[in-house]
Amino acid sequence: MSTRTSWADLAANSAAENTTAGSSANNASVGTTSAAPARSTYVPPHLRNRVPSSDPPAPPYSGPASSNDRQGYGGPASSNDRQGYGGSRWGPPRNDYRSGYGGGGGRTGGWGNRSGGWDRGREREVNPFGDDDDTEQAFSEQENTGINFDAYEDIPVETSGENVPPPVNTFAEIDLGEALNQNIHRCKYVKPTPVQRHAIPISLAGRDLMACAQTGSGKTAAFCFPIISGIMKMQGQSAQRPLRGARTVYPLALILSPTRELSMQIHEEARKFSYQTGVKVVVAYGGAPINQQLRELERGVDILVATPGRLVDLLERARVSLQMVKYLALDEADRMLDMGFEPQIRKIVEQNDMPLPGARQTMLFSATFPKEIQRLASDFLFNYVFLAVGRVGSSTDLIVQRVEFVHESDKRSHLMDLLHAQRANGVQGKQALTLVFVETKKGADSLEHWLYVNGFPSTSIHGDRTQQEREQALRSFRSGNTPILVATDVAARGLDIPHVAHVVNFDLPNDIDDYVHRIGRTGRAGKTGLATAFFNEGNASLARSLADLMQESNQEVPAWLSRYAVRSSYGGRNRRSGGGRFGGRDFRRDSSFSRGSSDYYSGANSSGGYGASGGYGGYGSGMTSAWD
Ligand SMILES: Nc1ncnc2c1ncn2[C@@H]1O[C@H](COP(=O)(O)OP(=O)(O)OP(=O)(O)O)[C@@H](O)[C@H]1O
Repeated sequence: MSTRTSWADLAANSAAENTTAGSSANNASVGTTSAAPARSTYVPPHLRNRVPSSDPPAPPYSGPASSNDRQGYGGPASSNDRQGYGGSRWGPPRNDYRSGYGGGGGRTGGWGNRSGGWDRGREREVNPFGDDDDTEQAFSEQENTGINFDAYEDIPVETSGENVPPPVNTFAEIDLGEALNQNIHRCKYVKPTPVQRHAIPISLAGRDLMACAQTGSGKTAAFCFPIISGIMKMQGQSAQRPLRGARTVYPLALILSPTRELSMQIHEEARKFSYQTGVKVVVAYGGAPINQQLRELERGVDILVATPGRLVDLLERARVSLQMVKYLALDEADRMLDMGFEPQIRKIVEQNDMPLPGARQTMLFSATFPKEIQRLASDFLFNYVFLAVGRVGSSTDLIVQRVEFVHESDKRSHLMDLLHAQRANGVQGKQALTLVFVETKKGADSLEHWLYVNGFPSTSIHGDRTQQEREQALRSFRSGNTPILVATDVAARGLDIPHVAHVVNFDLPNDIDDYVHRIGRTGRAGKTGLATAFFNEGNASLARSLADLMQESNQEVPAWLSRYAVRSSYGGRNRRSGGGRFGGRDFRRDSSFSRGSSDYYSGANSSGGYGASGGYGGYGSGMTSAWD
């Protein structure tokens, strides 16, 4: 985006560009797994071509409530019209408020309760896209039809490692298997995004991978496709899963992510990608009743998506064994290996029965990868390829970043001004979805309340809310019923909410990587977005890294911020050395890294203009471990 207009215009443009809300947003909603009727007994992949099981059918599934009761956009925003938006704790009770986890949906179809082998069950698998009766129609309602691939044309890519498999240009060039190809088609993924072009062949070749690619660029599919395809290929093989205890399950793949909501989202995505492939995906995360997750696991699992805390619990109860894991993926890997999560990850990966690096395939993905974390992460990897997919070419940056100097005491009225102007520019009377990040849980509650009493329908998500409230808040935001979401960093990473037009950093984070992830909630999958940050003296330590990041992305850096940046450059630890890189570079190529083999990693390839230096120099503090 080359011309700068007012932020309100930008938000309105972005909203207009993103406006296909309604049913598609609803379809993509987090945590709305539809209830399914009783399923036939799970048959693991290696037994699926054998005689049908004669075990009794599993008990009926009582999953979360169906999404049928969701409301669309609640109508024009007006202070008198709060009820239309609902979702706020401060307003009257919503009529779509879920009654908990036990609510059954009205969906028909599913795995069926007829006896028979896997394939018969598979034919009756619940369609994760919606209406079982009209699969193509349901698939066609998804997003992704308008991805702007031109935005990715000049993206700089760098790989390093031994014998890096070459990238592909189309999905057709890769042998992912017929069923998976069909799902890719149904998802309307016409061609692979840059990270997919590179990462999928690397993973299909059996290589470990550390991949760094910008927010919203399709990393989820980049690790899901090779895993699903690999498990599909294993289905014909005869390897037996061991019988440790009748109730222990043996997933073939483990995908870990730092937050419950992100795990749910990955689960939803993976279910779509594995529809009718025979690959079973299960999710386990904290804050939700474990018994239901145990029941789901007992029905069988090929891919387990989990948050670390809940997985440790399951391992300690001996309900999950990692002995058969062939694929380990860490999404938001730098977050997973920072000081908050690292002990849990080591426990899971190193102190249980998971196969060692080399015997399993490990994939680490994030938009940011500080060098210190890369060093730690290398413990988990074997002869890996490092892949850095830089941010979208400088002249086509998708997220317009603005930084405004706002004193602490003026923040609320400033936010109000932004929201009023945005409302005035709203598309078809609808307020663009706005995500407001604050530092503390208390701050989130109080800002949400203040917004509400001032006529702005809002909700919030943070660690002090119950899981049910968190999920409801996300649903309400995603659907547009509550177009403002006040959030702590619990919503900073990974969440893919299609119509977020504006991210406001009401409180800036202490760490520049957190800023990168936060603003990445907008401007996804080739769409444009706007990010506004309120900066004041309290954020001086971030000035340098923020100015560097904005400059790298061809954003206007205000003169006053540059002055702060100069002042804070001396001795600040939260800065990026070198500049010029979005995702970072392979730490193995630094002279300080030595493993006695100077040319081992010399096979680096780069395209699109990466220089020889750069990367994130500092790993800032400010990491918390409140997520599970
Ligand atoms: N090949 C493709 N064609 C079209 N859309 C795609 C393609 N791959 C992914 N997408 C869409 O792009 C959006 C962003 O993908 P995803 O959530 O995987 O991004 P991400 O890189 O993991 O982001 P983050 O760093 O924020 O976690 C999703 O809505 C996804 O469906």
